[in-house]
Amino acid sequence: MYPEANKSYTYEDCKATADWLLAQTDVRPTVGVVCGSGLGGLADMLKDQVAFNYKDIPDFPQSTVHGHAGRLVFGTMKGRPCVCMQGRFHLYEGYPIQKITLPIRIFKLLGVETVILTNAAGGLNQDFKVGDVMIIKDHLNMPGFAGNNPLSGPNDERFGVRFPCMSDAYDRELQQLAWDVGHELGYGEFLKEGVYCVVGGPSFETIAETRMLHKLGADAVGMSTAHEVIVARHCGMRVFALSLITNQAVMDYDSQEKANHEEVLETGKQRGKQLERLVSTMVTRIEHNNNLV
Ligand SMILES: O=P(O)(O)O[C@@H]1C[C@H](O)[C@@H](CO)O1
Ligand SMILES: Nc1nc2[nH]cnc2c(=O)[nH]1
Repeated sequence: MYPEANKSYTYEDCKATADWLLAQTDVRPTVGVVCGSGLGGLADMLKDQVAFNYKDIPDFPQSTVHGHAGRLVFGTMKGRPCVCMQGRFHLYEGYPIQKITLPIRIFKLLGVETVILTNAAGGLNQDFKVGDVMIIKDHLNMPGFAGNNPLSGPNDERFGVRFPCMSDAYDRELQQLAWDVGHELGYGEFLKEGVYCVVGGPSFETIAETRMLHKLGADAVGMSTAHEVIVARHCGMRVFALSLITNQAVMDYDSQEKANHEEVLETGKQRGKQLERLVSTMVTRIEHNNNLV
C-alpha cells in the first residue's frame, strides 16, 4: 500500500528521537504547534530559536510539499516555551499514517501538554468566505472509516488506552479562549466554528464529493489534522485546532472556480499575520499544567 506501511514506531523509537532533541536544546516546551500549508510564519515568531531541519532529526519524515518548510523550531512565544513544526506530513506524500503522526508522540515525550494545529481547508459551509478562520469543534475522519487510523496496530499503554474517547477531542475551554482572544483582537467578523473533514488527497474534491461532505455535516475539507488530533488525544494532550478557509470548495456545476494549491498559499499569506497574532496571544494565556490564565 504505502512505503514502510508495516513499520511501527515504538515508544522506544519516539523516546530516542525526543531524547536526541532534548540533549541539544534547553527549551522544555509545554506547547506544541503544527503549522498548516503556507502558515509556517508562526514558527518564525519564536524567540531564542533552536531549529532543526527534519532531515537531521533521527527517524523524522521529510517535508515534500510547497509551503511546508521542514523545520522543527524550539523557542519561546512571549515567554512560553514552545516547539513548532514548520511543515507537517500528509497521507498523500506516501508516508504510512503512523509516520505522519510520529512527531505528535515526540511532542508528548518532549513534555508538551497542549497541541495547537493549523491547516488550510476548503470551505463547504455556504456562510463561510475565503479568509475566514474556523475554530474546529469536531471532525469527520474519512480515511479512518476506511480503516486507516493512526492507532491501528499494537497499542502501547505507555501512550494511551486501546479505545480512546474522541467525543471530547477538541478542548472546549481552548475553543472559548480562541473566541475571546479573537474578539479582543477585532477578528470577530472572520472568526467561525465548524466541523473539519479530512480526506486522503492529493486530488481536490469533485463536485459530487463536496456536496456529499457538506450533507454529512462538514463545514470545511482538508487533508490533515484529524490524524494528529487522534494521536494527541490518545496520549492525553489537550488539543486546539483551526482551519484557514483558503478557497471555497466547488459545489456547483456552473462554477468556473478551480481549487489549486497556489490560491491556498496566497490566502495563507494574506491572513497569516492575523492568524499568528491569534495563536500567539492564545499561547500567552495557557499556563503550565494546561491551566488558562
Ligand atoms: O497541511 P494542510 O492541511 O494545511 O495542507 C492543505 C491540504 C493540502 O496539503 C494542501 C492543499 O493545498 O493544503
Ligand atoms: N481536500 C481539500 N484540502 C484543501 N486544502 C485547502 N483547500 C482544500 C480543499 O478545497 N480541499
